[in-house]
Order: sequence, then structure tokens, then C-alpha cells
Amino acid sequence: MDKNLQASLTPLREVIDAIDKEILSLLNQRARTAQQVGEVKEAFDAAGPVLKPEREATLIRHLQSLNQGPFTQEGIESVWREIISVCRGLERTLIVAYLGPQGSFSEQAALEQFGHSVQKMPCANFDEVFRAVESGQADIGMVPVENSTEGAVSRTLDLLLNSSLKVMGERSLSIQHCLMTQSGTMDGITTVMAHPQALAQCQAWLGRHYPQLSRDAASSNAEAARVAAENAKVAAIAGAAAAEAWNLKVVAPGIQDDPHNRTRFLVVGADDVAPSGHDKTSLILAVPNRAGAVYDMLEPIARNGVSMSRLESRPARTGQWEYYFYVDILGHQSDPAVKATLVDLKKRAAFFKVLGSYPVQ
Ligand SMILES: O=C(O)C(=O)C[C@]1(C(=O)O)C=C[C@@H](O)C=C1
Repeated sequence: MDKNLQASLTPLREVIDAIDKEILSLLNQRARTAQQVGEVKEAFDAAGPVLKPEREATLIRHLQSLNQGPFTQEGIESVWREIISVCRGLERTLIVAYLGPQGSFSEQAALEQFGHSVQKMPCANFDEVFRAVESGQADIGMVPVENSTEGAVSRTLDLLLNSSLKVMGERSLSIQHCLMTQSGTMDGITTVMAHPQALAQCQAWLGRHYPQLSRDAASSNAEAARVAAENAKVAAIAGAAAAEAWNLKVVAPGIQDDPHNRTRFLVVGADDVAPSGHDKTSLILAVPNRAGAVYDMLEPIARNGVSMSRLESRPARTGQWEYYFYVDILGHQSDPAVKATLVDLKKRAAFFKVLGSYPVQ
């Protein structure tokens, strides 16, 4: 290294070393305090959850509101999610179920939300994720619920309808699909494999570049990557994490038709989440099959001054053109306006189920 450069860097690096030492000492103070929190929780409610999503959300939002930079707001969130993850892990290890295998977008969403100090439980399908949490094998599950290009993930909606689990959080992820193979080229490739949602999100690109390839459905994109790692004739569409996990080379990155492609995931678990100050409530409603019924059903939301952030319908499979409506409204179910809205909705709906209130991401 250039001598002058070295001379200029050395004092700055000494400053960084001293700061890191202080951070380390503070991190250990924080970790010890979290252990004490764990002991208090254990003493009062040994079987209770260690995860407190509302506390994690308020704590991070508060730090972001104090932050003057140049440390970025996203940086605050990702650093503190990892700090909390380690501290939480000292209380008790959180077991997180999601659609695997290794390198899936669900895994990425789970790690972004809960940090890396968790026990990962990759599952073969969404039903298994719900079963793992319902049976207590896992503390929480992370499942995709909607994609900005392809819409609702219908299996998740059906599982939410029939499960006793609650929605405890949300996480939105930018979905950048990559085409990947063993060699990093398309020589000898006959088939492109991915989850049907990913094939749909990339169909125009595939039609333009590789119209001759057959398209095969996989249970997940990471599963397609696993198959491609075993079969030199298969190209997979998956995230960059899957390429790394399965030792594949990216042929083309960012091949989704919409560059702003995003997927929203839900955290499902057994517990109710307390208010965080900026929350959302998810519910399912059904209305009788008659004129004006949907308008009547939704009227209390507007009347109580509550904002609706999502409305999704799903056939009730009665053969009568009846639908379940999946509704997200802003606010916690303990907020007076939301509470009043829920009372009114329950009176009008043929079916009514609150899935949970949770911090807005
Ligand atoms: O405040 C708590 O209840 C804690 O357990 C501490 C802590 C944290 O590290 O800040 C850890 C886990 C919880 O999900 C929330 C916060």
C-alpha cells in the first residue's frame, strides 16, 4: 500500500477500532439484559412466547426516528434485527418454519425478519409449514401471501381460513429471479424449471429468449435449483441465494417481467400480538350472495374512518358463486375505531374471522 495512504488510514482505523470496542461492550450489556428479560418471562409465564413482534417493531422504529445518519434507515433495521436475533436467541431459540429447501425466498424473508440466530425449519409445502407451527414443532411460520405480478397465493389463503394460527407480522421482499445452471451457460439445456408463480412472473422474458425450452413446475424455486444441481439439462429460475446454496451459476439475473416484482409474506404463529402504534388487522369475511351485499359489508369500514389496505376474494367452493373476502385494515383490533368496525362487520357477515393484528412493516 502507498505509504501516504497508509499514514492517512491508520489513525482513522484506530478510531474505528476504539468505536467497535465500545459497541462490543454495549452489545454484551444488551445481551445480558435480554437474558434477564428472559428470566423474568420464564418466572411469570414459562410456557409463554419469547417473541414479541410489537416490541421489536417499536424499538426499531424509535431508533429510526432518532437516526440522523449517515447510517441508513435500512441499515438500522437490518443491524438491529440481527442484534435482537442474537439477544432473543440467548433467551430461547426461535424455530422458524418456511417453504424450503435452502435458499428459498421464504427463507430470505424469515432471516430478514428474525435475523440469523434462529433455528431454520425448511418444509416441503405450505401445509407442512402450518402443521409444524400448529403442532408446536416450530414457533412461527413464514408464508408468501401475495405477489405484485401474480396476485394472491391461493394455498396460503385457504390455509389461513381453516387454521387456528394468527397472523403475527408481515414482510415484503423484492423478488429478483435469476436463470441458473450448473455451467453458467445454456448449452445442452432442454428444460427450465421453477415454481409456477415464478414461471408466470418470467413468462415474457422466457418467451423472448428461450421459447424452445420446455417449462416444468417445481414445488418451490429453491427445489428447482436443487434439481438443476443434479441435472445438467435443467435450468432453474430462483433467487441469488438459491444459486449460492446449490452451487449453480447465474446465466441471467433479474429476468422477471416486472422489475419492481415484490412478494409479501406473512408471519403465522399461535399468539396474539399487542399494539405497536402502527398496525394492521387482517380478517376474512363472507357475505350472502345478493345484490349490494359486498357494499353493505364494507360500509362499516368507511363509516368508522378506517382505511382498507387490501381486499382479495377467493371462491368459497360451494358452487353458488359465493366468496370469502380477505381484508386488511389499518389499525390494531384494540383501537376503538377498529374495534367498532369489527363489531359491525361481524353483525353483517355470513362468515367472520379475525386473523390477527400485527405491526406494519
Ligand atoms: O423485550 C423483550 O421482551 C425481549 O425479549 C427483548 C428483545 C430484544 O432483544 O430487544 C428480544 C426479543 C423480543 O422479541 C423483543 C425484544
